[in-house]
Amino acid sequence: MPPGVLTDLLVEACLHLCGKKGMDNDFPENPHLPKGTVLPRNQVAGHKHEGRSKLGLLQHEDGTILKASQKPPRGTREVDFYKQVFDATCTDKTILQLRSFLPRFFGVCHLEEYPDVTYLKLENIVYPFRKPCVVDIKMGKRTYDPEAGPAKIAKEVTKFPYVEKFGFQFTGMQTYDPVEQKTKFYDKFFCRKLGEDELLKKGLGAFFNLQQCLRRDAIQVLLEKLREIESWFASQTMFSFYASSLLLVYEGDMPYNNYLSPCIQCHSKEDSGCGSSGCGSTELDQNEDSSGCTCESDKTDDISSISIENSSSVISTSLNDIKTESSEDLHNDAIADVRMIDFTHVFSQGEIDENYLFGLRNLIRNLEMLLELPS
Ligand SMILES: O=P(O)(O)O[C@@H]1[C@@H](OP(=O)(O)O)[C@H](OP(=O)(O)O)[C@H](O)[C@H](OP(=O)(O)O)[C@H]1OP(=O)(O)O
Ligand SMILES: Nc1ncnc2c1ncn2[C@@H]1O[C@H](COP(=O)(O)OP(=O)(O)O)[C@@H](O)[C@H]1O
Repeated sequence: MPPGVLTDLLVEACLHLCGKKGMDNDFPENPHLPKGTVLPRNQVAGHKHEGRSKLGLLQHEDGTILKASQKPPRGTREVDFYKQVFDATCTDKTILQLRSFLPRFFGVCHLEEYPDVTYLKLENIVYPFRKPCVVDIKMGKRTYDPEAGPAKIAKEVTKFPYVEKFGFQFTGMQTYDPVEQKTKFYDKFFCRKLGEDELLKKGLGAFFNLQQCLRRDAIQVLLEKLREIESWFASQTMFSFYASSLLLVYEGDMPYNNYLSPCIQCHSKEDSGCGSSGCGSTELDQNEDSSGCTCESDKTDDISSISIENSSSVISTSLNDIKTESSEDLHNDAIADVRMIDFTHVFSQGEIDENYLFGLRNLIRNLEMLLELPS
């Protein structure tokens, strides 16, 4: 197949998968961003795009996420990892299963404005959700890799003192309050300050709307998916993941009679045990900000401004996956999703990744504990 055809197919696939139709009318213009991109609406952590000197994540007008590859060796490690996992010639069961836990990978690309920068083109996990509640949870007791020097180790260790005990840490989140109809943002500074006894109620609890009406439905869906990931980790010895995250998303905007109604009842009862106000924390209120939603970009139909490297094996896999899916399916009744992201520190150590597994099991235990709280 000639490379040009492959490129068209890939773009077509991305548009199909990401429901470009639905995005055409609200794709805002911003002369400061690369053509055909906006700032992702729901990025809760990580490197944010601030221009040439600080590259981060962008959202392409076809809906996919473009992640700027960081400087080597971190960036190259992540690109190589995605290429390995999404290699269509791969028949390894461990890798095939892992693929389903990751955002789909559509190859790497370059933007006209930054031709020397490699971008990973990824499925946007948050896209199917109308009012996404999103949390980035960095996994592992130890978030520095085997090649880290003393300065990096010190930096990581002081960042979140309880990580050794919990095996996971929040790095940023946003929640949607269905009563106030507002999205609330919690930045990394808030997350790092969560004490040992606050993690369950102020961290996970705030995320799952414990104060008003615990989102048991979302927790149950996520638990199921997390147990699948756990069982993969329990047997695989191929990869060790340091400083990698789980991105948990659930729909904050549920149909009135399904979710909002009981929440409002609960909200108005002082003795309901659910609390009479929202998060009730000034700190949280201070974190409210609309910047995550201010997405501007050049409006353009010229998707040729993005050049996709020819990586046929990656593409054919994606196309196969897409065949069964229509863009309508993407804005369906998805309740929740979780994917593994951020692979800048993946190593092959030939052993069970106890570091990650410990955190994952503890996260699962904490979610189960949330479900056990009286409603
Ligand atoms: O790039 P920076 O300066 O924002 O630092 C990154 C950290 O941001 P911070 O400033 O601590 O909030 C960043 O921390 P968070 O993930 O935001 O907690 C990471 O530690 C990142 O290291 P790595 O990519 O995981 O190896 C850090 O990258 P390095 O300092 O290791 O390059
Ligand atoms: N595939 C994706 N879909 C949707 N959002 C994503 C995706 N990948 C990353 N993000 C958003 O970007 C943030 C940072 O991503 P990450 O890969 O950890 O970048 P970094 O290497 O800069 O830390 C995540 O917390 C999440 O909000």
